[in-house]
Amino acid sequence: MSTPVFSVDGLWKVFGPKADRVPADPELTALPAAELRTRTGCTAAVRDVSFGVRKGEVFVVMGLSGSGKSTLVRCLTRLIEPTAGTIAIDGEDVRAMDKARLRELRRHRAAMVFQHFGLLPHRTVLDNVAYGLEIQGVGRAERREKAAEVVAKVGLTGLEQRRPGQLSGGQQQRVGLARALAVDPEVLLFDEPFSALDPLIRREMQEEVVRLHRDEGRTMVFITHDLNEALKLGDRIALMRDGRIVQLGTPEEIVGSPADDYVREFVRDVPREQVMTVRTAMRPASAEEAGAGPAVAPAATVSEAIEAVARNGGPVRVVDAGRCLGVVDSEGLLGVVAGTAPRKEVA
Ligand SMILES: Nc1ncnc2c1ncn2[C@@H]1O[C@H](COP(=O)(O)OP(=O)(O)OP(=O)(O)O)[C@@H](O)[C@H]1O
Repeated sequence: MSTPVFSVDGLWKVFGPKADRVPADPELTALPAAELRTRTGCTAAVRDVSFGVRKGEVFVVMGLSGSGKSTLVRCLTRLIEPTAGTIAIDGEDVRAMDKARLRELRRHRAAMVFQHFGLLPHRTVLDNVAYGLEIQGVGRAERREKAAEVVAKVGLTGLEQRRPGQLSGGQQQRVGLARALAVDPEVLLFDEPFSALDPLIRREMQEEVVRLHRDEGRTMVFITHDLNEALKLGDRIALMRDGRIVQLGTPEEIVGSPADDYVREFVRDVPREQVMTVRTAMRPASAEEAGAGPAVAPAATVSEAIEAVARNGGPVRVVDAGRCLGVVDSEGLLGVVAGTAPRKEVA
């Protein structure tokens, strides 16, 4: 597998007096959060976290309020200084970067889209979008041309001359997104960008992110406390609790094989048929079944397969590149919906 874009190893962020001593002292690291606070006055917002963000994936950091999501993602570009551990972007040590290199990292390589847009109120939409390019010293004509292109990409055509105050929340968020995209960063970091939006606009923005990702394949790190958003957007999800990653996996892994009771409780109400794929419901095909008949792809959801089985009135093949991997029938599909153990994977 290719080198991760971001590699994080043994990362700690401790707030408070003499924070450095906490990660280095096994007695302190073993303390629960409340006791650590009483004993040392310190909060360990991120505790010994390791992961890699793969090129082209949407990596979601999810957890309840206070679990450490924002601190973790801010540490990636040292908007917050880590206390211990290593962070690399494309193999380059982020903690060793000087000020100029860091500025370049934040402006060009890993741009952040914030919840509160951070738009300049007296500037037009176009100038707000061009702002990042302006700081980079790109000439006026070139930055206006690039800004116009990105404005169109996020669906704001016709609103170029408005000021932020004349836009809806969703439109303002699109401007924030366009501004981050204009500098063409290798990675886009999203800090709960949609949590202030009403549900319909929020869904629209989520679809926008999915579309942008599909069209461009840009690497994205997305913070959210909303499980449905995480499941919808994430190729992989890091689920955080008290500063630690309690499980890192695909939506299907997290919903289908929760790592512990906390995760199990977290995903309890998820409609499994919309997340689990037919691989978990499959059984081996008999020679007769394997030969012909309607088929679904291995990435099809259980929900899609239920439709196919209902239409066919019997088992449906799971076919990948012309090869029959197995079949799904109503019994197997119902087992997944009911949450009984998935069948052992075949092939
Ligand atoms: N500057 C700070 N000083 C002291 N403690 C802090 C500071 N910033 C964050 N914390 C603490 O670190 C922990 C993690 O906070 P963080 O903001 O990263 O969580 P979060 O998961 O992003 O929460 P939310 O979803 O509410 O934004 C919390 O206990 C918080 O109180």
